[in-house]
Amino acid sequence: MSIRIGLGYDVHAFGDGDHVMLGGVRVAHDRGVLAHSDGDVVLHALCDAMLGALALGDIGRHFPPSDPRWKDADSRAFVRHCADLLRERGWKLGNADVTVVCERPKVGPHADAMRRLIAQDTGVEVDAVSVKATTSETLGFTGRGEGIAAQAACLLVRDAP
Ligand SMILES: Nc1ccn([C@@H]2O[C@H](COP(=O)(O)O)[C@@H](O)[C@H]2O)c(=O)n1
Ligand SMILES: C[C@@]1(CO)OP(=O)(O)OP(=O)(O)OC[C@H]1O
Repeated sequence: MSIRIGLGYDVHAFGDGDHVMLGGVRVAHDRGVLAHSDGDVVLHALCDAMLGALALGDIGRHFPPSDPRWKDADSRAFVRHCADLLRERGWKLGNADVTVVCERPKVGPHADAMRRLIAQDTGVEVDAVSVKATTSETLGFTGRGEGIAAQAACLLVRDAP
């Protein structure tokens, strides 16, 4: 059996709006995010973790921000594409763990809904997907409420070498 690990990180600045997309879930908020796509930091970090584990570059290489096809795109499509890439190579997502960093909105009440969507889009059981959150105790850009960040780690497993 072979294993691979991958790490991902994403940030989006807050802008005008009334919601943020997080893990595919529309979370009501008094700000939106500035982004080319729907700006879902959870799913972008997860994509980068999966692509990193495969050594296939990053999300911007697969979905260039200069490409109008990805304007306002649903980031769940990016996750499904990355999941296809790993399956094509014989890998399966073993587990994924995501941390969202922001003072607000509160992520906890939405975490299980995010886990369910990610599990659905990557073809794994819900208990293989973790979504959690922390504030940065008012420090830094997240602490000042200027933006939102997410980190992701994933493990890939494959029977073959
Ligand atoms: N945006 C957030 C931030 C935090 N949480 C939850 O609150 C707990 C305490 O956060 P600290 O930064 O003070 O450690 C954290 O463990 C999360 O459960 C949240 O839901 N959404
Ligand atoms: C997702 C893409 C899609 O064009 O654009 P953004 O929504 O701006 O998000 P980012 O995290 O900067 O990743 C780059 C792009 O791949």
